[in-house]
Amino acid sequence: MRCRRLALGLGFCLLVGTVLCTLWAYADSWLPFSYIPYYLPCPEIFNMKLQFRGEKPFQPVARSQYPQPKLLEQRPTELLTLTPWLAPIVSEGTFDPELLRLIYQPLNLTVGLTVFAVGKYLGFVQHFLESAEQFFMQGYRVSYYVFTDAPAAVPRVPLGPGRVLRVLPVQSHARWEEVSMRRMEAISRHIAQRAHREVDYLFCVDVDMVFRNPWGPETLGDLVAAIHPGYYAAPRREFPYERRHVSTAFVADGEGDFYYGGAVFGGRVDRVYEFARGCHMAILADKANGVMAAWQEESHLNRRFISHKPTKVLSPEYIWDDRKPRPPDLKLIRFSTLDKNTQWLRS
Ligand SMILES: CC(=O)N[C@H]1[C@@H](OP(=O)(O)OP(=O)(O)OC[C@H]2O[C@@H](n3ccc(=O)[nH]c3=O)[C@H](O)[C@@H]2O)O[C@H](CO)[C@H](O)[C@@H]1O
Ligand SMILES: [Mn+2]
Repeated sequence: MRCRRLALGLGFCLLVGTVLCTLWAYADSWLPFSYIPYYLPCPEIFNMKLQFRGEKPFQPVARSQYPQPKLLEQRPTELLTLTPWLAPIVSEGTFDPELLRLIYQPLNLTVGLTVFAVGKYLGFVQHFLESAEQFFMQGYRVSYYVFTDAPAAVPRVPLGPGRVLRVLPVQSHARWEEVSMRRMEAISRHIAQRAHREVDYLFCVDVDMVFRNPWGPETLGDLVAAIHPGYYAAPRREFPYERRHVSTAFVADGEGDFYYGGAVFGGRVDRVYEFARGCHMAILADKANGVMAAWQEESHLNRRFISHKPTKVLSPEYIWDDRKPRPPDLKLIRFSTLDKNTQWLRS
């Protein structure tokens, strides 16, 4: 009798267990998103949960004709094309734009572009947007996010089909360094609150720049950095990393890959969120210690890219500086800093 009861009990437990497991597996596969938990005692942003949109299925390339890739052919560019951690370094000649178009256009992607235009920097917006309309992700859906302290003054530039402009109010700060550094906070907050639902990829760039040549799907990657035009030929001991131990952006001699520009970074929206949030946390830690890194958020960005390597690196074609002549190694300039009156802007 006891044996029978035990067997019945065991059988019942097994049945309930199987039903629960099946229910769990069913619910898991039907949940539309997953959550990343955060346990940090920081401002609200650290408790925000990010909803991930499901991965888009990869579509095979439609019937297409393009040159055969040749293992033994001469190098298409004198620049390095692959990092030691096997991330491609993108420059003219390393990719076939037509082939990339065939691969990426059917994916129906939306690409976001954030810029900050606080105070006098509002004056750059018109030229920036007009050039982006001409060259940035042509043929794709684009969301421009302009963060400004004067929303009503943002010029309404005519936009192509599938392209939208969203103006987001931000606070102004007396010091330009503060405006520049606060970008990491505003970007991560904006992704968590809104952008993760609106875009697949997001690039975050300076506004005092213009597009001069096409910037297309060759730039899309999980986490994307751009090599600073001032240091692409310099040995790493000369990189202007933060060298004081007291800062969380500290980089030791002998560390570092490339010196990346703070004016361009991006990637898949969830990866950009993680990245910007990490930089913001490091900036907050420095603030608590009364420290400002040598090149503000650029120092933190560089520190983080050493431990969180970019999966794609853009050559200085994508972050040039009008104050420098184009060197013969660079075949074209796609995005460049204007020759601006820095003293007046920051006064
Ligand atoms: C050549 C050089 O010196 N580069 C440094 C300088 O870049 P930049 O001289 O390019 O910095 P910047 O003056 O363009 O400021 C960065 C961006 O912040 C925004 N902004 C800044 C101030 C302001 O009052 N309003 C406003 O909207 C705007 O989008 C601007 O493009 O400073 C950065 C600090 O973050 C980095 O350290 C760069 O390495
Ligand atoms: Mn700039």
